[in-house]
Amino acid sequence: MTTFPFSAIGFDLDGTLLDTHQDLGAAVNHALKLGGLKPVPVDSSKDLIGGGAKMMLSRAVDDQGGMERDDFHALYKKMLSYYSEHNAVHSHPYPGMIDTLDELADRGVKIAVVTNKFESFATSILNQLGLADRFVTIIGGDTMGKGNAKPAPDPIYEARKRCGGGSFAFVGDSSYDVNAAKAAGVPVIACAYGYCDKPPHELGADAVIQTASELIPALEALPKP
Ligand SMILES: O=C(O)COP(=O)(O)O
Ligand SMILES: [Mg+2]
Repeated sequence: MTTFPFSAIGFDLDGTLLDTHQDLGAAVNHALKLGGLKPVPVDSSKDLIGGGAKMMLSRAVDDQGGMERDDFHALYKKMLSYYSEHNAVHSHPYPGMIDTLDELADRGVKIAVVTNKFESFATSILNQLGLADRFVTIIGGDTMGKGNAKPAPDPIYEARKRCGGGSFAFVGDSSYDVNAAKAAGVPVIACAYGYCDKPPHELGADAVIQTASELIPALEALPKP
């Protein structure tokens, strides 16, 4: 019997568990180049991430004046195809994250991924990094059907259900995460080290952490569920 206040924790992927921006940025730049557009500086690709792959590319294309719908769709397909082959080249867990996941496992806490990436990409990356087996489930932006990605609460409800119910908290880096968790009625921790689309303290999370090693104390300090 665990004394930990939560029986399961849901994790966002990009900007929370893993630093994926270099691989995502390379995929966007591959598509932009094919479309005759300028590349995005790798660091700025962090500002495009959060709402899934299509939004990431459309933000980059719109910044350069936009393009016809069919042309955009063709580039989007090419970006996905590139990313499917190059999604774990530079991507890696944030410092302290593996130790944190180990400690949660030692305490008997179940963990799940809830990302706006396609489920297949998330599973592929986590498999390549040898991490997939740690998670009870990996829920992607497409898992719950159209219109049911974060900030909708459905993927969080589903993650909690697949973890066997019980007390659940969520960890993420963007307003998609915080709003989904709030809509699902679960406490949420924001990661200031991620790709926050607002200043971290303005996301509306119950707590903000600066590094992954602060996560467990932050979860323990939340009001009792
Ligand atoms: O791929 C994205 O844009 C977002 O992915 P995330 O939900 O894991 O942050
Ligand atoms: Mg994220």
